[in-house]
Amino acid sequence: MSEPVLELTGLTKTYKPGTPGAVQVLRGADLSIAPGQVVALVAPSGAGKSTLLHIAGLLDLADQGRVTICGQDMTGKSDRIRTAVRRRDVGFVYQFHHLLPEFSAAENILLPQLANGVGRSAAQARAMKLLDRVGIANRADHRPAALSGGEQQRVAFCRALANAPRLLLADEPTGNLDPDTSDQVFAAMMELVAGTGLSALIATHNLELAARMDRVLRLENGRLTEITGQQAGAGFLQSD
Ligand SMILES: Nc1ncnc2c1ncn2[C@@H]1O[C@H](COP(=O)(O)OP(=O)(O)OP(=O)(O)O)[C@@H](O)[C@H]1O
Repeated sequence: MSEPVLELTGLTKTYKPGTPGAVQVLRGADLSIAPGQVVALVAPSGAGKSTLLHIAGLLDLADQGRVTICGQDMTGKSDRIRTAVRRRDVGFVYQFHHLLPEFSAAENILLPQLANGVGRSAAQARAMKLLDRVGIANRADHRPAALSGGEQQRVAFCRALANAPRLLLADEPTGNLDPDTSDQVFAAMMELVAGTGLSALIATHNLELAARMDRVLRLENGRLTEITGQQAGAGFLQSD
């Protein structure tokens, strides 16, 4: 079997440890995501989805446990190495697009490539290709304020994939959108991911979208459990 793109082993995380306000969020969370898998992360509000994604994406540190990205154990690695691995291998999308307002859609996708040493014309070509794949090449010159919410999130997905990462982490990427737009943006995202071998971990409260991904993981009481088959169609829909 090919090497997992993301492996989390025994992650624990407590905020404000040793104080009366201590919050024990992760209590031994494990997961393994194979190349090309798109995995949904569902959980009750406040269960720790963002915490888990931040640790998986090397934006935060667990108290204990191991994060392995593309076979590289990140335990004890310097900030410099963590940043380099994050820039090379991981793309992020959040609930709010966080696009740079003074730059066009294409420029927002171009800039991370320039920062990674890609030449301008190759970066421009990739930006246009990505925008085309999500159906908004004709909005390339628009600034974020001149785009709809769904278009802004499509650009955010393109930006996350600008440097062809191995892993996409998304935190409620369609959470701000109405149901129809959410559906369309999800389809656009799947279009971007299809055939690229990219792996994704996508936190969502939208259980219908979750059921359309390859696997569904539920985070509860600080641990992850796999929800499969019939449960994915019915059980977890009822229990959330
Ligand atoms: N920096 C922090 N300091 C203290 N507590 C925190 C901090 N960050 C998060 N928490 C707490 O940890 C818990 C998990 O937070 P997290 O944001 O990871 O949950 P979530 O599942 O993403 O929530 P939601 O679905 O509502 O966005 C919450 O109870 C939250 O209040």
